[in-house]
Amino acid sequence: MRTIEIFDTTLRDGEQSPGVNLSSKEKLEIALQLERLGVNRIEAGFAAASPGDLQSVREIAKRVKNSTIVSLSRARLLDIDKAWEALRDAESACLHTFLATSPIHRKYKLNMTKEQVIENAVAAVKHGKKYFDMVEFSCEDGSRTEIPFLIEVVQAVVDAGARIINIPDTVGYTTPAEYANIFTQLLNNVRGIENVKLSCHCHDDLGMAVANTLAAIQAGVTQVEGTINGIGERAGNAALEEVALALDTRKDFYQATTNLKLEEIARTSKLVSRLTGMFVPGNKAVVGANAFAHQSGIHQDGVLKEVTTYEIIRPERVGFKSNRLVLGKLSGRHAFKDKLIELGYQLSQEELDDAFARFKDLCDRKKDVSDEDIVALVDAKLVDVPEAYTLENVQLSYGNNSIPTASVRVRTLNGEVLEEAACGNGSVDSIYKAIDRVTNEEVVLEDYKIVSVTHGKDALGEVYVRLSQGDYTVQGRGVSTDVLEASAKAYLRALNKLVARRGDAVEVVM
Ligand SMILES: CC(=O)SCCNC(=O)CCNC(=O)[C@H](O)C(C)(C)COP(=O)(O)OP(=O)(O)OC[C@H]1O[C@@H](n2cnc3c(N)ncnc32)[C@H](O)[C@@H]1OP(=O)(O)O
Ligand SMILES: CC(C)C(=O)C(=O)O
Repeated sequence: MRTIEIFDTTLRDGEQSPGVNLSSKEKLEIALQLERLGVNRIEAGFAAASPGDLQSVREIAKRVKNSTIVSLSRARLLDIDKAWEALRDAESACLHTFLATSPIHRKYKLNMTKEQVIENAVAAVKHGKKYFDMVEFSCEDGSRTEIPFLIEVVQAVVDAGARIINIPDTVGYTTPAEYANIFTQLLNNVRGIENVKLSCHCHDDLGMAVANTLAAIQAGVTQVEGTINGIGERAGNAALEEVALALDTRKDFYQATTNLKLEEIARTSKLVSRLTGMFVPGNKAVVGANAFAHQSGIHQDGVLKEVTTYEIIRPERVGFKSNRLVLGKLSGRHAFKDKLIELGYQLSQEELDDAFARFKDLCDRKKDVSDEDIVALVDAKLVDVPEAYTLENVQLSYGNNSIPTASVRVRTLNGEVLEEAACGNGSVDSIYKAIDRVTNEEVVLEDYKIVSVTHGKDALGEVYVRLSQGDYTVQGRGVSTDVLEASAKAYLRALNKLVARRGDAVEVVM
């Protein structure tokens, strides 16, 4: 089994994502997490880009001990001097210098002949070797470079002392077979190539960054460059978590592994997403919110019977707590029953069939069916809660410069009408305080959720509350076009359940 080394460039190529601008503190936080993840090399930035970049590379180099810290630099002596200035205190440092080799870049961008490209590349590597033991040279746009010329350049920089040779697919243009062939050609034609690490660096313009990376591994590279969540210039880079999981899941095929602590992947992905502001799409492989969620009945049934029917990666493997069965209109009885058991119900077949029919009906009307919906749906049938208190009226006085005051009138089971008023920190708080007074109950509001059932300005507001009192926890739901009325109804509904549960006022009919 080969071990593939991981070169993370989230802080350099990842920061080249339009709109991303990380502070030094944020970069350090990500670098420390990358170290925990176990990446071999962290490209911390481009020291010559700005004094701020130099400073943050220097800071990371001082703090990170278990990963090699890398700075990118053009094939220019002054850039390389800056990289050394940033990295001189690192426990382990590497210079990454690059020069484009393709005909398009030579002609239009660099205005250099082939000879000048080789001359500058060699000069950069030799200058870098004065400071660094480890120098990586990248043939920018290598995948669009004539292969014989690529061999010439690589031979020259290997002879000059480069220890890592990277052939980037800078514009995400290559295909897996074509990219693999480049490495095969280098392995067959460059003298001394066996003494250097061969590296790949893929962009995702055609959606093939991970496939190309895996093809390069098959062809013999020993280092993979990429970013967390696949962020990076334009369409981004190869997503390292995807590469690592492909190797881990298909060890049988690739016969290669990494030293990453895979269970740190979820945490790293969330951190990078939060600090860069680049949200991870739900359907993103390995780290998307839906990567371990099952929505349809046939899949849910399969997963409940044997998880490997539809899951090739266990969520725990990458640091997620568990998979999710998402209940909705495509779910079947098996998943519904499983959810009811999780919520503490044990229904007869007849009750289950009845609840399932009502659940399907609800799914047709409501996009997201929550656990609270299911509890309400089942309770409505199973628990006939007597109305110890019925809401007769709720009135609120509210002004942006005054304390909200609510008055509440309720009718008890024996027909008595009670009324109380209270002030609160907000409208809902004042209503709940007035209800506490009028019912003489002391409860803790554990949860309050408000959702709109329908759309538009006249949408129905739905409020869920969870109350506790000693050992009892109850939920209540209230619906109205007015969210304050829905809030009052939900609270009273929960209180009625509490009274029924305690059994002190009325008999509970189950
Ligand atoms: C494929 C990649 O992702 S490469 C990395 C890309 N990342 C970045 O560019 C981020 C950091 N860059 C920067 O801050 C700036 O571009 C700097 C500081 C490096 C340079 O800024 P400036 O001196 O103003 O030059 P500018 O960026 O406009 O142009 C690039 C110059 O470098 C040259 N150049 C480009 N790549 C290289 C290279 N690898 N080696 C030597 N020269 C290069 C260009 O030909 C151009 O030269 P010219 O001014 O003689 O025409
Ligand atoms: C500097 C190199 C490695 C690069 O980022 C690219 O070619 O995409």
